[in-house]
Amino acid sequence: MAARLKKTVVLVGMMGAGKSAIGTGLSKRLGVPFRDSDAEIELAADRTIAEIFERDGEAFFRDRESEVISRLLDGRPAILSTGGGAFLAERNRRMIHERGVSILLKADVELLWNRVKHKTNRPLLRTPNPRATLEAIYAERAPIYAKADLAVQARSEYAISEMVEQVVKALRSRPDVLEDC
Ligand SMILES: Nc1ncnc2c1ncn2[C@@H]1O[C@H](COP(=O)(O)OP(=O)(O)OP(=O)(O)O)[C@@H](O)[C@H]1O
Ligand SMILES: O=C(O)C1=C[C@@H](O)[C@@H](O)[C@H](O)C1
Ligand SMILES: [Mg+2]
Repeated sequence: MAARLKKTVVLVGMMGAGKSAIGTGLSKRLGVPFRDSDAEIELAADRTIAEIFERDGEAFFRDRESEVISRLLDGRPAILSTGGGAFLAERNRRMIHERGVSILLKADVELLWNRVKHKTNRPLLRTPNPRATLEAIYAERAPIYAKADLAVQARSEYAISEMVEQVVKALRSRPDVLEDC
């Protein structure tokens, strides 16, 4: 069924939860633009996130992240995939809640680890025991992610297209966000 998006949908959750992958599919499904805060930061800085963390530090990255999210929330309704740490800052949570709607992609540590273990582009996991680091970050962040307006559970057996449909279903529970037409 056709639907009209009235507010920007902000995907939040751990690295590897599928924010970028599901966000891309969701934007096609709803016929709205897709934005990714990590990608926008890299574009503006002309450097990778790993390079930004290395040269300028995490605090600098977090400031750029807030600026980018604010700018993207000003635009027409879209799908905005955020970096895994974006929802931790109160300032970001506030502007997302006021100007858009947040949806958490929940996934257990096993699934996340299977998705991120072969990649080296996540600076926070460049530690001697990245699996233990992922578990620690997960435990620390879970109560904060739980503040999202909506949530959908990711499972290894769900394809990206199935996850997209789950998200659409969750958004339909909010007529102020997604209107049938
Ligand atoms: N439902 C799914 N089925 C199969 N593969 C998936 C699914 N969701 C995500 N993936 C794959 O898992 C990997 C991690 O997903 P993705 O990059 O979208 O995570 P992310 O939440 O954006 O992470 P980050 O916070 O680090 O940007 C990608 O290779 C993606 O294609
Ligand atoms: O979980 C995090 O804090 C991060 C996740 C990535 O999306 C990037 O935003 C960066 O690597 C930090
Ligand atoms: Mg991503």
